[in-house]
Amino acid sequence: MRDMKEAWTSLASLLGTLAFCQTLLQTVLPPELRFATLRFLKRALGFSSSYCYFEITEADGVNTNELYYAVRLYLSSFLSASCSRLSLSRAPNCSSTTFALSNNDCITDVFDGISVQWVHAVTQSQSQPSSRGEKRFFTLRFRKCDRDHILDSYLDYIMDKANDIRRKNRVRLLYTNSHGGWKPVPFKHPSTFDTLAMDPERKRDIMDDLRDFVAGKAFYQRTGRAWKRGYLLYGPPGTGKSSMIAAMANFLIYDIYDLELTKVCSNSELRELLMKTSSKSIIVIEDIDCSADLPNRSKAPPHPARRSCSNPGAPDAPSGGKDRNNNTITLSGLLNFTDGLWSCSGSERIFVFTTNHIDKLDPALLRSGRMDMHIYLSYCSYPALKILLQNYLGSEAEDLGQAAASELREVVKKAKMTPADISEVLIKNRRNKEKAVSELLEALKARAERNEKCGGLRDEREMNGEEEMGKRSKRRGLWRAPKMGETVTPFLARKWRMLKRSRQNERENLNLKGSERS
Ligand SMILES: Nc1ncnc2c1ncn2[C@@H]1O[C@H](COP(=O)(O)OP(=O)(O)OP(=O)(O)O)[C@@H](O)[C@H]1O
Ligand SMILES: [Mg+2]
Repeated sequence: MRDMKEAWTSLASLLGTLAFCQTLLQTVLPPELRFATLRFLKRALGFSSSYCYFEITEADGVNTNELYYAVRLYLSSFLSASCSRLSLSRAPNCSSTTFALSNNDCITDVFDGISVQWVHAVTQSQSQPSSRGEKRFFTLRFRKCDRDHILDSYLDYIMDKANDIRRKNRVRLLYTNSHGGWKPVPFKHPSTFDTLAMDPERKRDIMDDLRDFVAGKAFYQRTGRAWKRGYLLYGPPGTGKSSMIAAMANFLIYDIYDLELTKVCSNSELRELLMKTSSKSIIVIEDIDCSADLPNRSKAPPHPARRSCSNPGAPDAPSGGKDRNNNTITLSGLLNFTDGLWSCSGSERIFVFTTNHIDKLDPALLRSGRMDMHIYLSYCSYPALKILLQNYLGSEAEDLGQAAASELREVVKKAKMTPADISEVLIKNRRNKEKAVSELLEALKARAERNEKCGGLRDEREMNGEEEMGKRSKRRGLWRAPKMGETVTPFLARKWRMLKRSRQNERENLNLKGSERS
């Protein structure tokens, strides 16, 4: 207690002495001499100090200082854990709150073993009335011997980190093409690699591949390759191709450009669309086998239904991929889109094509180097089923009882049901685990039995990705209607209803246009 008292007394006398010296300086010395003396004292103290100081102000003249905002964001990433007094803010189009240092608070950071100190200050500014009369700045303090390393690497590191944080915080977008441009909507698909039902080993391979891609800037530069990667996802409907694209985007924190080829009129429009995409994005073409009739590079005249967008009466583009009038899309145009010189106009981009029928794709699309990874998404296996049980019932397969678990393991192999179909059964009964498992077993057994009866024929059809009802016609989105009395899986039935509705809408639109014209 007495020590405390003494400390306070010493502090009070020190402050008193300082105040006396300041008054003396102000009264004895004329203003010019006073400033010169202060400058001299500051410099003398600076020379004797082993530290150097850098000020990073909010505005650099009339321009805002990017480094100031980068530092603020960077510090906010670890501030919340170490400070008790912080200022909070949330920018427009931002999905999270940003912490910032309060006035005159300081924080220590360590970079490559070097300790640096940051202080944030807000002072009244006479010279900059435009910035609300305040001058905000960070002061960075570190040892003079570390000057080169900090100025060369630390500040670049902060800029990179801040960009990453900005990307993570902002609302991501899903773009679709319309009228030659991209229209964005917020992308909020909840699918992740955790929720994706597939073999864990293959899942790990894909995640590793994506990680390598993101970290591969130097590799792609060194080997002279464009920094992009292509994935071809194929397999029957309802096996998780679209879900995997969403999981990839969520994993990498990328935007998605969902390219609807049927809305693109020409190769040049395709190229323009590509140039309008940003880096760190996934460009998706779903159902590549049926999203457009692409004239083959070597032969195959284009489909008669596919005419020029700009001139519906014009003849089709000549075969051989030579798009003389440049008013249709050809396979060459698509290949240039993914592989040509234009495809490198941005960097860090992923192309994903999906198909139900890999056998219908032109070999040019499949050749090695074009699509770097071919990923087959198949019917639900036991490891995949375990993930679905965890997703929908919140329990491990083993928790459902040894008998049920081993029965599920046996029957799921023979049933060849898609994750989409299994999900439907589980969602329906998610409040009652026992019922969910017994219904699932029933459905799997019924399917396995039917498969056995159908034998080889069904196997063959399934290899081509054909389901009872879901046999697609050549054009995207056209499904064969179920025959009377035909069993239809809930997933396919829903898809059929959706397509029927969209076709009806299309017909109504056409009728409307026709009546307007007449
Ligand atoms: N592998 C999977 N893991 C988790 N859920 C899945 C999986 N596959 C399908 N599903 C579920 O089924 C639904 C449909 O799946 P999705 O749209 O990804 O299938 P798809 O393979 O893209 O089908 P299509 O070929 O018809 O486009 C999803 O909303 C998801 O809930
Ligand atoms: Mg899909």
